[in-house]
Amino acid sequence: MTITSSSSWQTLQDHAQQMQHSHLKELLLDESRFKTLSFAHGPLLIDFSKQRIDQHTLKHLVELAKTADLPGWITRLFNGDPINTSEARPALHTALREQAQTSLEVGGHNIIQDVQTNLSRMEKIVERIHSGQWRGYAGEPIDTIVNIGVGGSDLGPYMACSALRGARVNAGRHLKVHFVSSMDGSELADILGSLNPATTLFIVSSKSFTTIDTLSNAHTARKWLRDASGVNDTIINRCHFIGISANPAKMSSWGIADDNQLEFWDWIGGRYSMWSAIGLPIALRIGMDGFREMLQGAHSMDQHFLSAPLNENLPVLLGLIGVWNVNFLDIHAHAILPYDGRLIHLPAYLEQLEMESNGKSVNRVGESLDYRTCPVLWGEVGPNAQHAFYQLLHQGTESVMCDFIVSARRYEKTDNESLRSQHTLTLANCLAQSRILAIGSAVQQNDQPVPGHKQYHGNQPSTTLLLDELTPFSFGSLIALYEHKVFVQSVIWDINPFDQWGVELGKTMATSLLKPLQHQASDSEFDPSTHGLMRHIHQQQERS
Ligand SMILES: O=P(O)(O)OC[C@H]1O[C@](O)(CO)[C@@H](O)[C@@H]1O
Repeated sequence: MTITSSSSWQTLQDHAQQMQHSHLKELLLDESRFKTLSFAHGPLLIDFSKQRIDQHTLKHLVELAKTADLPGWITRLFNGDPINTSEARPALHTALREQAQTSLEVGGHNIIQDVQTNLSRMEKIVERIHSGQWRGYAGEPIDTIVNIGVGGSDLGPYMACSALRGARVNAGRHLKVHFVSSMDGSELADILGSLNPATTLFIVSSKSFTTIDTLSNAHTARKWLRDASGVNDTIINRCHFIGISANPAKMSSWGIADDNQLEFWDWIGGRYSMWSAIGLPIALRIGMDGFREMLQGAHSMDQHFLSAPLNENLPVLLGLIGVWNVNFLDIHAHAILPYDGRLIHLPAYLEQLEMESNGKSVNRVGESLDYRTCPVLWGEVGPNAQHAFYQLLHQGTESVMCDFIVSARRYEKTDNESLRSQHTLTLANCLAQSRILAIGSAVQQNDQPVPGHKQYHGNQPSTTLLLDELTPFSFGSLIALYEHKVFVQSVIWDINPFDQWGVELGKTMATSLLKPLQHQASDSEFDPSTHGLMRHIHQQQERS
């Protein structure tokens, strides 16, 4: 039986028929709405009262979750069952933030021990770099880190380093941390000229250690170091390259010294890996204590997800309300709107987390689905987006669900009143925008009809995620919340969120185009568009 033929799906469809006619401006007349539709855990409060739901919606959604056996799937996730069926392995990012004294057997082996051993190795590396003991080829301490990675080996640490840049806890010497991801070498080309080769350490992060984007950047970096230093590869590899991967053999054959290798495991998905050694740049930026606080925040959300009743469970509710919007209210666009410049990279991170996990149209056994899955997700720092795409949110033709993310407290510890008032201004904008999106504007003013171009139709649903304060702990909780939300949705949609076969064909196709682009093979087998574009490229290159 598919989920759409279940009675709980049918009930929700009937219920949606009624809810389609109610406008948020009417729903929000109910004074008790915030009380009944907002939920908290630790430093995070989530307000669902601006969603187009009522108590019945939640009740029916929880029934749907039970129909899909969500509690059973949550248990299987945490137990390490091989729920990533297309790759026959578990998805155990939760083990990365588990308490040290617990144990979890996978294949007869306690993986919590491995996780702790690796954390200790990571800590030693962090200490050596922070204390200035890690020295470059000329004997000078390292002062600059360049993380080379892409996708899950880039987006998480990149986002976290920005989000937590003010949260240094026993973080030793201040290090400059750069991120390089783009295959075309753009970032490297920008920074190499300003880097000191003697004091720069490259971290090559790649779960597979076969990703061409990362390897080509790493190759360019090593060549630059070789040319600039004049020293041999053994010294360069030992003093200037750390590798992080689930494929130690590939790290070794690339030249990463054994002592400079940090490992993680195939049971950690790339986009779920910032809690592993992939998070090394985070620890270097904010200190190992801060990194551990981030893990604790995520662990706290894990425990909540594991034990809270479904109807009070934050990731469950966030996921189910997303399903409600997509499948019952027909909303297929989702904007992520942090009202905090430190969270500038959160939208890009969530784009991968959500769309690479749930952007699928077959179920766990490969059959086509007859319902919609992951919406198109994008975002931007909210106040900046107000001056860009909010026009569409307020007056366009698309229904869009929005997540507003903001902290109640900021700049408390500074005596800079001006910055504090900027925070108040930001909060005012955040609350104003979600209010207008929900309620819209009056159609009459002073007994006169408001012209169409000045009207706001409202009824755009949003969720506000309010952190007490942005700290490593609350940030860890927030990201784990989204991870579990994605899992909840995958369970309802009956898809495997832990593989990403849809990215593979592009890699092989690009490889097959390399030779024709270099005039080393014929391009006749390609379609007329590819053929025509290639010809034009050749003509332009011949002119230069
Ligand atoms: O860490 P790796 O193996 O270099 O992969 C980078 C990214 O590439 C992908 O495999 C997609 O191509 C992502 O899932 C992953 O996060």
